[in-house]
Amino acid sequence: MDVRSFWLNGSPATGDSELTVTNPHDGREVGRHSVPTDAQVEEAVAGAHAVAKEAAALPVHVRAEALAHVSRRLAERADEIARLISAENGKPILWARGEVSRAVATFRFAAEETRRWSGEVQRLDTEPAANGRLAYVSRVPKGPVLAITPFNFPLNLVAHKVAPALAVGAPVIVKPAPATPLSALVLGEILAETDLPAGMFSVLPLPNERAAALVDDPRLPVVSFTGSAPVGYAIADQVPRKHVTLELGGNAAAVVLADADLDWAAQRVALYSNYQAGQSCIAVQRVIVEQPVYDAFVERLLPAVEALVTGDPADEKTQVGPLVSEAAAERVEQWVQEAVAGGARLLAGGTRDGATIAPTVLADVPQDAKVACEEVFGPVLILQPAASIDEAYAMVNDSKYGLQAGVFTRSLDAAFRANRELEVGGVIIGDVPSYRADQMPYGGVKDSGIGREGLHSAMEDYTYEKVMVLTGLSL
Ligand SMILES: NC(=O)c1ccc[n+]([C@@H]2O[C@H](COP(=O)([O-])OP(=O)(O)OC[C@H]3O[C@@H](n4cnc5c(N)ncnc54)[C@H](O)[C@@H]3O)[C@@H](O)[C@H]2O)c1
Repeated sequence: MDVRSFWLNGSPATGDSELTVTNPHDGREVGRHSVPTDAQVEEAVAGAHAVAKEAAALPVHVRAEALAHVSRRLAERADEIARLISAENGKPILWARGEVSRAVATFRFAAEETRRWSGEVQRLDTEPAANGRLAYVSRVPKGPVLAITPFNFPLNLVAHKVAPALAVGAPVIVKPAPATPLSALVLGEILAETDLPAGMFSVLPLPNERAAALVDDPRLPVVSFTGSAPVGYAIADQVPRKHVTLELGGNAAAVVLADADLDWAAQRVALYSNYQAGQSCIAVQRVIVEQPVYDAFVERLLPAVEALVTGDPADEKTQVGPLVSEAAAERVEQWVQEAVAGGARLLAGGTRDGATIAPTVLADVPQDAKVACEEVFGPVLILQPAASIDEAYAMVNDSKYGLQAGVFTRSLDAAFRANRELEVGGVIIGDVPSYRADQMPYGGVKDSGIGREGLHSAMEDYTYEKVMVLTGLSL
Protein backbone atom coordinates (compact mmCIF):
# COMPACT_ATOMS: atom_id res chain seq x y z
CA MET A 1 0.00 0.00 0.00
CA ASP A 2 1.28 3.48 -0.84
CA VAL A 3 2.53 5.65 1.97
CA ARG A 4 0.66 8.94 2.07
CA SER A 5 2.69 12.14 2.20
CA PHE A 6 1.84 14.81 4.73
CA TRP A 7 1.47 18.50 3.82
CA LEU A 8 4.27 20.91 4.56
CA ASN A 9 3.73 24.56 3.64
CA GLY A 10 1.23 23.53 0.98
CA SER A 11 3.37 20.81 -0.65
CA PRO A 12 3.56 17.06 -0.18
CA ALA A 13 6.48 15.88 1.96
CA THR A 14 7.80 12.73 3.55
CA GLY A 15 9.76 12.23 6.75
CA ASP A 16 11.98 9.38 7.87
CA SER A 17 9.33 7.21 9.56
CA GLU A 18 5.78 6.06 8.91
CA LEU A 19 2.66 5.00 10.82
CA THR A 20 -0.13 2.59 9.94
CA VAL A 21 -3.84 3.33 10.34
CA THR A 22 -6.16 0.36 10.93
CA ASN A 23 -9.90 -0.20 10.70
CA PRO A 24 -11.32 -0.71 14.21
CA HIS A 25 -13.99 -3.05 12.82
CA ASP A 26 -11.67 -5.77 11.51
CA GLY A 27 -8.11 -4.61 12.23
CA ARG A 28 -7.41 -4.37 8.49
CA GLU A 29 -4.79 -1.82 7.36
CA VAL A 30 -6.50 1.25 5.91
CA GLY A 31 -3.38 3.14 4.97
CA ARG A 32 0.06 4.33 5.95
CA HIS A 33 1.38 7.84 6.23
CA SER A 34 4.74 9.45 6.56
CA VAL A 35 5.55 11.24 9.85
CA PRO A 36 7.24 14.67 9.87
CA THR A 37 10.68 14.97 11.44
CA ASP A 38 11.42 17.67 14.03
CA ALA A 39 13.17 19.70 11.33
CA GLN A 40 10.06 19.51 9.12
CA VAL A 41 7.83 20.59 12.00
CA GLU A 42 10.10 23.59 12.45
CA GLU A 43 9.87 24.31 8.70
CA ALA A 44 6.06 24.29 8.88
CA VAL A 45 5.98 26.70 11.82
CA ALA A 46 8.53 29.00 10.19
CA GLY A 47 6.54 28.87 6.93
CA ALA A 48 3.26 29.79 8.65
CA HIS A 49 4.96 32.62 10.53
CA ALA A 50 6.65 33.96 7.40
CA VAL A 51 3.45 34.08 5.33
CA ALA A 52 1.20 35.54 8.06
CA LYS A 53 1.37 39.18 6.84
CA GLU A 54 0.83 38.25 3.20
CA ALA A 55 -2.05 35.97 4.28
CA ALA A 56 -3.80 38.74 6.21
CA ALA A 57 -3.62 40.95 3.10
CA LEU A 58 -4.93 38.35 0.63
CA PRO A 59 -7.81 39.78 -1.41
CA VAL A 60 -11.21 38.53 -0.35
CA HIS A 61 -11.90 37.01 -3.77
CA VAL A 62 -8.77 34.84 -3.49
CA ARG A 63 -9.80 33.50 -0.07
CA ALA A 64 -13.43 33.04 -1.12
CA GLU A 65 -12.49 31.22 -4.32
CA ALA A 66 -10.08 28.89 -2.48
CA LEU A 67 -12.77 28.01 0.07
CA ALA A 68 -15.41 27.49 -2.61
CA HIS A 69 -12.99 25.23 -4.49
CA VAL A 70 -12.49 23.06 -1.41
CA SER A 71 -16.25 22.80 -0.95
CA ARG A 72 -16.76 21.76 -4.58
CA ARG A 73 -13.93 19.20 -4.55
CA LEU A 74 -15.12 17.63 -1.31
CA ALA A 75 -18.52 17.23 -2.94
CA GLU A 76 -16.97 15.69 -6.06
CA ARG A 77 -14.91 13.24 -4.01
CA ALA A 78 -17.64 12.62 -1.41
CA ASP A 79 -17.99 8.87 -1.92
CA GLU A 80 -14.26 8.15 -1.71
CA ILE A 81 -13.78 10.39 1.33
CA ALA A 82 -16.80 8.95 3.15
CA ARG A 83 -15.38 5.45 2.64
CA LEU A 84 -12.04 6.60 4.02
CA ILE A 85 -13.63 8.21 7.11
CA SER A 86 -15.66 5.06 7.67
CA ALA A 87 -12.60 2.81 7.35
CA GLU A 88 -10.22 4.78 9.55
CA ASN A 89 -12.76 5.69 12.22
CA GLY A 90 -15.14 2.71 12.13
CA LYS A 91 -18.03 5.14 11.59
CA PRO A 92 -20.95 3.62 9.65
CA ILE A 93 -20.86 4.80 6.04
CA LEU A 94 -24.30 6.37 6.58
CA TRP A 95 -22.85 8.79 9.14
CA ALA A 96 -19.59 9.22 7.21
CA ARG A 97 -21.55 10.45 4.19
CA GLY A 98 -23.32 12.91 6.48
CA GLU A 99 -19.98 14.14 7.75
CA VAL A 100 -18.68 14.82 4.23
CA SER A 101 -21.86 16.75 3.34
CA ARG A 102 -21.39 18.83 6.45
CA ALA A 103 -17.76 19.59 5.55
CA VAL A 104 -18.93 20.64 2.06
CA ALA A 105 -21.34 23.05 3.75
CA THR A 106 -18.74 24.25 6.27
CA PHE A 107 -16.38 25.34 3.48
CA ARG A 108 -19.28 26.84 1.53
CA PHE A 109 -20.39 28.90 4.55
CA ALA A 110 -16.77 30.05 4.98
CA ALA A 111 -16.60 31.16 1.33
CA GLU A 112 -19.82 33.13 1.84
CA GLU A 113 -18.86 34.53 5.23
CA THR A 114 -15.46 35.79 4.05
CA ARG A 115 -17.24 37.94 1.45
CA ARG A 116 -19.34 39.50 4.22
CA TRP A 117 -16.33 39.94 6.50
CA SER A 118 -15.76 43.68 6.46
CA GLY A 119 -14.79 46.46 8.76
CA GLU A 120 -17.27 48.84 10.31
CA VAL A 121 -17.24 52.61 10.39
CA GLN A 122 -18.19 54.46 13.58
CA ARG A 123 -18.80 58.21 13.82
CA LEU A 124 -16.99 59.54 16.88
CA ASP A 125 -18.50 63.05 16.84
CA THR A 126 -20.97 62.10 19.53
CA GLU A 127 -19.07 64.58 21.72
CA PRO A 128 -17.96 68.09 20.60
CA ALA A 129 -14.31 67.21 21.30
CA ALA A 130 -14.42 64.59 18.54
CA ASN A 131 -15.80 66.76 15.76
CA GLY A 132 -14.46 65.56 12.42
CA ARG A 133 -13.33 62.18 13.76
CA LEU A 134 -14.29 58.77 12.42
CA ALA A 135 -13.21 55.27 13.47
CA TYR A 136 -12.65 52.42 11.04
CA VAL A 137 -12.90 49.15 13.00
CA SER A 138 -11.52 46.06 11.29
CA ARG A 139 -10.70 42.56 12.47
CA VAL A 140 -7.17 41.32 11.86
CA PRO A 141 -5.84 37.79 12.32
CA LYS A 142 -4.05 37.14 15.61
CA GLY A 143 -1.59 35.02 13.64
CA PRO A 144 -1.16 31.41 12.54
CA VAL A 145 -3.65 28.95 14.05
CA LEU A 146 -2.62 25.60 15.50
CA ALA A 147 -5.61 23.27 14.98
CA ILE A 148 -5.60 20.14 17.13
CA THR A 149 -8.46 17.79 16.32
CA PRO A 150 -10.06 14.60 17.71
CA PHE A 151 -10.77 11.25 16.07
CA ASN A 152 -14.56 11.31 16.08
CA PHE A 153 -15.16 13.70 13.14
CA PRO A 154 -11.84 13.40 11.28
CA LEU A 155 -12.96 15.68 8.44
CA ASN A 156 -15.61 18.11 9.63
CA LEU A 157 -13.90 19.09 12.87
CA VAL A 158 -10.76 19.81 10.86
CA ALA A 159 -12.93 21.85 8.48
CA HIS A 160 -14.29 23.82 11.46
CA LYS A 161 -10.79 25.15 12.12
CA VAL A 162 -9.24 25.32 8.63
CA ALA A 163 -12.18 27.06 6.91
CA PRO A 164 -12.49 30.02 9.34
CA ALA A 165 -8.70 30.43 9.50
CA LEU A 166 -8.45 30.72 5.71
CA ALA A 167 -11.56 32.91 5.65
CA VAL A 168 -9.90 35.55 7.86
CA GLY A 169 -6.50 35.20 6.20
CA ALA A 170 -4.68 33.22 8.91
CA PRO A 171 -2.25 30.39 8.11
CA VAL A 172 -3.17 27.11 9.78
CA ILE A 173 -1.25 24.05 10.94
CA VAL A 174 -3.43 20.97 11.46
CA LYS A 175 -2.41 18.30 13.96
CA PRO A 176 -4.99 15.55 13.33
CA ALA A 177 -5.83 12.72 15.76
CA PRO A 178 -3.36 9.82 15.48
CA ALA A 179 -6.15 7.26 14.99
CA THR A 180 -7.71 9.10 12.03
CA PRO A 181 -5.22 11.30 10.15
CA LEU A 182 -5.99 10.13 6.60
CA SER A 183 -9.11 12.24 5.99
CA ALA A 184 -7.19 15.37 7.01
CA LEU A 185 -4.41 14.40 4.59
CA VAL A 186 -6.96 14.16 1.75
CA LEU A 187 -8.23 17.60 2.73
CA GLY A 188 -4.59 18.74 2.39
CA GLU A 189 -4.56 17.32 -1.13
CA ILE A 190 -7.58 19.45 -2.04
CA LEU A 191 -6.20 22.58 -0.34
CA ALA A 192 -3.01 22.13 -2.39
CA GLU A 193 -5.08 22.57 -5.59
CA THR A 194 -5.91 26.18 -4.64
CA ASP A 195 -3.93 29.36 -5.29
CA LEU A 196 -3.20 29.97 -1.62
CA PRO A 197 0.42 30.98 -0.95
CA ALA A 198 2.93 28.43 0.39
CA GLY A 199 2.82 28.36 4.17
CA MET A 200 -0.94 28.94 4.38
CA PHE A 201 -1.48 25.36 5.51
CA SER A 202 0.37 22.31 6.74
CA VAL A 203 -1.08 19.00 7.91
CA LEU A 204 1.29 17.31 10.34
CA PRO A 205 0.22 13.83 11.47
CA LEU A 206 2.18 13.59 14.70
CA PRO A 207 1.77 11.30 17.70
CA ASN A 208 0.39 12.88 20.91
CA GLU A 209 3.73 13.33 22.61
CA ARG A 210 5.10 15.43 19.74
CA ALA A 211 2.20 17.92 19.78
CA ALA A 212 3.45 19.71 22.92
CA ALA A 213 6.28 21.42 21.03
CA LEU A 214 3.79 22.96 18.59
CA VAL A 215 1.61 24.15 21.47
CA ASP A 216 4.63 25.83 23.09
CA ASP A 217 5.83 27.61 19.95
CA PRO A 218 5.30 31.39 20.28
CA ARG A 219 4.98 31.75 16.50
CA LEU A 220 1.57 30.01 16.73
CA PRO A 221 -0.39 32.46 18.93
CA VAL A 222 -3.79 30.75 18.54
CA VAL A 223 -4.41 27.17 19.67
CA SER A 224 -7.79 25.82 18.65
CA PHE A 225 -8.29 22.49 20.37
CA THR A 226 -11.13 19.99 20.11
CA GLY A 227 -10.79 16.87 22.23
CA SER A 228 -11.02 15.60 25.77
CA ALA A 229 -11.18 17.87 28.82
CA PRO A 230 -7.98 16.66 30.53
CA VAL A 231 -5.85 17.23 27.41
CA GLY A 232 -7.58 20.56 26.67
CA TYR A 233 -7.07 22.01 30.14
CA ALA A 234 -3.46 20.76 30.22
CA ILE A 235 -2.86 22.74 27.01
CA ALA A 236 -4.48 25.87 28.49
CA ASP A 237 -2.23 25.50 31.56
CA GLN A 238 0.81 24.91 29.36
CA VAL A 239 0.43 28.22 27.50
CA PRO A 240 -1.52 30.61 29.75
CA ARG A 241 -0.60 33.64 27.64
CA LYS A 242 -1.88 32.23 24.35
CA HIS A 243 -5.36 32.46 22.94
CA VAL A 244 -6.65 28.92 23.51
CA THR A 245 -10.09 27.75 22.40
CA LEU A 246 -11.28 24.51 23.98
CA GLU A 247 -14.12 22.42 22.52
CA LEU A 248 -14.31 19.57 25.00
CA GLY A 249 -16.50 16.71 26.12
CA GLY A 250 -19.89 16.29 27.71
CA ASN A 251 -22.48 13.89 29.07
CA ALA A 252 -25.40 15.46 27.28
CA ALA A 253 -28.95 15.13 28.55
CA ALA A 254 -32.27 15.00 26.74
CA VAL A 255 -35.32 15.98 28.81
CA VAL A 256 -38.69 14.49 27.92
CA LEU A 257 -41.48 16.54 29.50
CA ALA A 258 -44.98 15.18 30.05
CA ASP A 259 -46.42 17.09 27.05
CA ALA A 260 -43.83 15.75 24.55
CA ASP A 261 -44.53 13.72 21.42
CA LEU A 262 -43.29 10.45 22.93
CA ASP A 263 -42.97 8.52 19.65
CA TRP A 264 -40.70 11.19 18.17
CA ALA A 265 -38.71 11.61 21.40
CA ALA A 266 -38.13 7.86 21.78
CA GLN A 267 -36.98 7.47 18.18
CA ARG A 268 -34.58 10.39 18.38
CA VAL A 269 -33.13 9.42 21.76
CA ALA A 270 -32.64 5.80 20.63
CA LEU A 271 -30.79 6.88 17.49
CA TYR A 272 -28.71 9.71 18.92
CA SER A 273 -27.52 7.87 22.01
CA ASN A 274 -26.00 5.38 19.58
CA TYR A 275 -24.96 7.41 16.55
CA GLN A 276 -21.25 7.03 15.89
CA ALA A 277 -21.40 4.42 18.67
CA GLY A 278 -21.97 7.27 21.12
CA GLN A 279 -18.63 8.84 20.22
CA SER A 280 -19.90 12.37 19.86
CA CYS A 281 -19.49 15.12 22.44
CA ILE A 282 -23.26 15.72 22.15
CA ALA A 283 -24.51 12.12 21.90
CA VAL A 284 -27.41 11.58 24.32
CA GLN A 285 -25.98 9.99 27.45
CA ARG A 286 -28.75 10.80 29.93
CA VAL A 287 -32.48 10.88 29.25
CA ILE A 288 -34.48 12.57 31.99
CA VAL A 289 -38.20 11.80 31.74
CA GLU A 290 -41.07 13.39 33.65
CA GLN A 291 -42.65 10.77 35.88
CA PRO A 292 -46.18 10.68 34.37
CA VAL A 293 -44.82 9.61 30.96
CA TYR A 294 -41.80 7.61 32.15
CA ASP A 295 -43.27 4.13 31.56
CA ALA A 296 -44.87 5.10 28.25
CA PHE A 297 -41.55 6.56 27.07
CA VAL A 298 -39.52 3.47 28.07
CA GLU A 299 -42.09 1.27 26.31
CA ARG A 300 -41.35 3.15 23.07
CA LEU A 301 -37.61 3.59 23.62
CA LEU A 302 -36.56 -0.03 24.12
CA PRO A 303 -37.95 -1.42 20.84
CA ALA A 304 -36.40 1.54 19.00
CA VAL A 305 -33.00 0.73 20.55
CA GLU A 306 -33.36 -3.00 19.81
CA ALA A 307 -34.22 -2.18 16.18
CA LEU A 308 -30.93 -0.38 15.52
CA VAL A 309 -28.74 -2.22 13.04
CA THR A 310 -25.29 -2.94 14.47
CA GLY A 311 -22.44 -4.30 12.38
CA ASP A 312 -19.93 -3.65 9.63
CA PRO A 313 -19.50 0.12 9.17
CA ALA A 314 -19.03 -0.36 5.42
CA ASP A 315 -22.58 -1.75 5.12
CA GLU A 316 -25.07 0.94 4.02
CA LYS A 317 -27.66 -0.42 6.48
CA THR A 318 -25.45 -0.28 9.57
CA GLN A 319 -26.43 2.37 12.12
CA VAL A 320 -24.09 1.42 14.97
CA GLY A 321 -20.49 0.39 14.32
CA PRO A 322 -17.45 -0.24 16.49
CA LEU A 323 -15.77 2.18 18.85
CA VAL A 324 -12.46 3.63 17.73
CA SER A 325 -10.51 0.77 19.32
CA GLU A 326 -10.98 -2.40 21.30
CA ALA A 327 -9.38 -0.67 24.31
CA ALA A 328 -12.07 2.04 24.16
CA ALA A 329 -14.79 -0.64 24.04
CA GLU A 330 -13.25 -2.49 27.00
CA ARG A 331 -13.34 0.71 29.05
CA VAL A 332 -17.03 1.29 28.22
CA GLU A 333 -17.86 -2.35 29.02
CA GLN A 334 -16.13 -1.98 32.37
CA TRP A 335 -18.03 1.22 33.23
CA VAL A 336 -21.33 -0.55 32.44
CA GLN A 337 -20.34 -3.51 34.63
CA GLU A 338 -19.39 -1.18 37.48
CA ALA A 339 -22.80 0.53 37.27
CA VAL A 340 -24.58 -2.83 37.30
CA ALA A 341 -22.50 -3.98 40.28
CA GLY A 342 -23.61 -0.77 42.02
CA GLY A 343 -27.31 -1.59 41.52
CA ALA A 344 -28.13 -0.38 37.97
CA ARG A 345 -30.60 -2.42 35.90
CA LEU A 346 -29.55 -3.37 32.37
CA LEU A 347 -32.56 -2.89 30.06
CA ALA A 348 -30.72 -3.47 26.76
CA GLY A 349 -27.25 -4.34 25.47
CA GLY A 350 -24.27 -4.41 27.80
CA THR A 351 -22.35 -6.89 25.67
CA ARG A 352 -19.11 -6.41 23.75
CA ASP A 353 -17.82 -8.07 20.58
CA GLY A 354 -14.28 -6.84 19.82
CA ALA A 355 -14.52 -3.07 19.49
CA THR A 356 -18.34 -3.11 19.24
CA ILE A 357 -20.64 -2.50 22.20
CA ALA A 358 -24.30 -3.41 21.74
CA PRO A 359 -26.62 -0.38 22.19
CA THR A 360 -27.03 -0.26 25.95
CA VAL A 361 -29.75 1.18 28.19
CA LEU A 362 -29.47 1.37 31.99
CA ALA A 363 -31.98 2.36 34.68
CA ASP A 364 -31.57 2.97 38.43
CA VAL A 365 -27.96 4.02 37.91
CA PRO A 366 -26.20 5.15 41.11
CA GLN A 367 -25.54 8.90 40.95
CA ASP A 368 -21.81 8.48 41.38
CA ALA A 369 -21.43 5.78 38.70
CA LYS A 370 -19.02 6.80 35.91
CA VAL A 371 -21.74 6.22 33.28
CA ALA A 372 -23.76 8.93 35.04
CA CYS A 373 -21.19 11.59 35.81
CA GLU A 374 -18.29 11.13 33.38
CA GLU A 375 -18.33 11.23 29.58
CA VAL A 376 -19.01 7.63 28.42
CA PHE A 377 -18.19 8.18 24.72
CA GLY A 378 -19.89 4.90 23.91
CA PRO A 379 -23.40 3.67 23.00
CA VAL A 380 -24.74 3.82 26.54
CA LEU A 381 -27.92 5.62 27.64
CA ILE A 382 -29.06 6.06 31.22
CA LEU A 383 -32.71 6.63 32.12
CA GLN A 384 -33.62 8.99 34.95
CA PRO A 385 -37.19 9.81 36.09
CA ALA A 386 -37.92 13.36 37.29
CA ALA A 387 -40.78 14.38 39.59
CA SER A 388 -41.22 17.81 37.99
CA ILE A 389 -39.84 20.17 35.37
CA ASP A 390 -37.81 21.87 38.12
CA GLU A 391 -36.24 18.58 39.08
CA ALA A 392 -35.60 17.66 35.44
CA TYR A 393 -33.73 20.90 34.74
CA ALA A 394 -31.78 20.60 38.00
CA MET A 395 -30.71 17.10 36.95
CA VAL A 396 -29.42 18.41 33.60
CA ASN A 397 -27.34 20.94 35.53
CA ASP A 398 -26.08 18.33 37.97
CA SER A 399 -23.04 17.67 35.79
CA LYS A 400 -19.55 19.05 35.54
CA TYR A 401 -20.16 19.40 31.81
CA GLY A 402 -22.40 21.80 29.89
CA LEU A 403 -22.26 21.49 26.11
CA GLN A 404 -25.83 21.15 24.80
CA ALA A 405 -29.16 19.88 26.13
CA GLY A 406 -32.31 18.78 24.32
CA VAL A 407 -35.83 19.36 25.64
CA PHE A 408 -38.84 17.58 24.16
CA THR A 409 -41.85 19.75 24.91
CA ARG A 410 -44.64 21.57 23.11
CA SER A 411 -44.70 24.36 25.67
CA LEU A 412 -43.11 27.69 24.75
CA ASP A 413 -42.91 28.53 28.41
CA ALA A 414 -40.95 25.36 29.20
CA ALA A 415 -38.69 26.14 26.22
CA PHE A 416 -37.83 29.63 27.39
CA ARG A 417 -37.38 28.37 30.94
CA ALA A 418 -34.94 25.76 29.65
CA ASN A 419 -33.05 28.47 27.80
CA ARG A 420 -32.87 30.54 31.00
CA GLU A 421 -32.04 27.78 33.43
CA LEU A 422 -29.96 25.14 31.70
CA GLU A 423 -26.22 25.60 32.15
CA VAL A 424 -25.14 24.69 28.62
CA GLY A 425 -23.88 26.37 25.45
CA GLY A 426 -26.90 25.29 23.39
CA VAL A 427 -30.52 24.30 24.12
CA ILE A 428 -32.29 22.29 21.43
CA ILE A 429 -36.06 22.41 21.80
CA GLY A 430 -38.05 19.55 20.30
CA ASP A 431 -35.00 17.43 19.56
CA VAL A 432 -31.93 15.71 21.01
CA PRO A 433 -28.89 17.68 22.24
CA SER A 434 -26.96 16.13 19.36
CA TYR A 435 -28.25 18.66 16.81
CA ARG A 436 -25.66 20.96 15.31
CA ALA A 437 -25.89 23.20 12.27
CA ASP A 438 -22.38 24.09 11.17
CA GLN A 439 -22.91 27.83 10.94
CA MET A 440 -24.38 28.25 14.41
CA PRO A 441 -22.29 29.17 17.48
CA TYR A 442 -21.21 25.97 19.15
CA GLY A 443 -19.38 25.34 22.40
CA GLY A 444 -19.78 24.71 26.07
CA VAL A 445 -19.69 26.06 29.58
CA LYS A 446 -18.22 24.45 32.73
CA ASP A 447 -15.79 21.63 31.83
CA SER A 448 -17.10 21.48 28.25
CA GLY A 449 -14.77 24.24 27.17
CA ILE A 450 -13.96 27.84 26.46
CA GLY A 451 -14.92 29.81 23.36
CA ARG A 452 -17.18 29.10 20.42
CA GLU A 453 -16.88 27.50 16.99
CA GLY A 454 -19.26 27.77 14.06
CA LEU A 455 -18.05 29.78 11.10
CA HIS A 456 -18.66 33.33 12.24
CA SER A 457 -17.74 32.64 15.88
CA ALA A 458 -14.45 30.98 14.92
CA MET A 459 -13.62 33.87 12.58
CA GLU A 460 -14.09 36.27 15.48
CA ASP A 461 -12.04 33.97 17.68
CA TYR A 462 -9.05 33.98 15.33
CA THR A 463 -8.99 37.78 15.00
CA TYR A 464 -8.87 40.91 17.12
CA GLU A 465 -10.56 44.25 16.59
CA LYS A 466 -8.28 47.03 15.45
CA VAL A 467 -9.33 50.66 15.34
CA MET A 468 -8.02 53.36 13.02
CA VAL A 469 -9.16 56.87 13.88
CA LEU A 470 -9.35 59.45 11.09
CA THR A 471 -9.08 63.06 12.16
CA GLY A 472 -10.01 66.40 10.62
CA LEU A 473 -12.76 65.15 8.32
CA SER A 474 -15.81 67.10 7.11
CA LEU A 475 -18.48 64.57 7.97
N1 LIG B 1 -16.86 20.09 21.96
C1 LIG B 1 -16.60 19.64 20.74
O1 LIG B 1 -16.77 20.33 19.74
C2 LIG B 1 -16.08 18.24 20.56
C3 LIG B 1 -16.25 17.62 19.34
C4 LIG B 1 -15.76 16.34 19.16
C5 LIG B 1 -15.10 15.69 20.18
N2 LIG B 1 -14.94 16.31 21.37
C6 LIG B 1 -14.29 15.59 22.46
O2 LIG B 1 -13.11 14.94 22.00
C7 LIG B 1 -12.85 13.78 22.80
C8 LIG B 1 -12.54 12.60 21.92
O3 LIG B 1 -11.49 12.83 21.07
P1 LIG B 1 -10.01 12.26 21.32
O4 LIG B 1 -10.08 10.99 22.06
O5 LIG B 1 -9.34 12.31 20.00
O6 LIG B 1 -9.45 13.39 22.31
P2 LIG B 1 -7.96 13.56 22.86
O7 LIG B 1 -8.04 14.66 23.86
O8 LIG B 1 -7.35 12.28 23.27
O9 LIG B 1 -7.12 14.03 21.57
C9 LIG B 1 -7.49 15.18 20.84
C10 LIG B 1 -6.28 15.69 20.08
O10 LIG B 1 -5.31 16.14 21.02
C11 LIG B 1 -4.04 15.60 20.69
N3 LIG B 1 -3.23 15.52 21.91
C12 LIG B 1 -3.19 14.53 22.82
N4 LIG B 1 -2.32 14.82 23.80
C13 LIG B 1 -1.82 16.05 23.52
C14 LIG B 1 -0.91 16.93 24.16
N5 LIG B 1 -0.32 16.62 25.30
N6 LIG B 1 -0.63 18.13 23.58
C15 LIG B 1 -1.25 18.50 22.44
N7 LIG B 1 -2.13 17.70 21.78
C16 LIG B 1 -2.41 16.50 22.32
C17 LIG B 1 -4.38 14.27 20.06
O11 LIG B 1 -3.30 13.80 19.30
C18 LIG B 1 -5.57 14.64 19.22
O12 LIG B 1 -5.17 15.23 18.02
C19 LIG B 1 -14.09 13.59 23.63
O13 LIG B 1 -13.87 14.05 24.94
C20 LIG B 1 -15.12 14.46 22.93
O14 LIG B 1 -16.19 14.88 23.72
C21 LIG B 1 -15.43 17.57 21.59
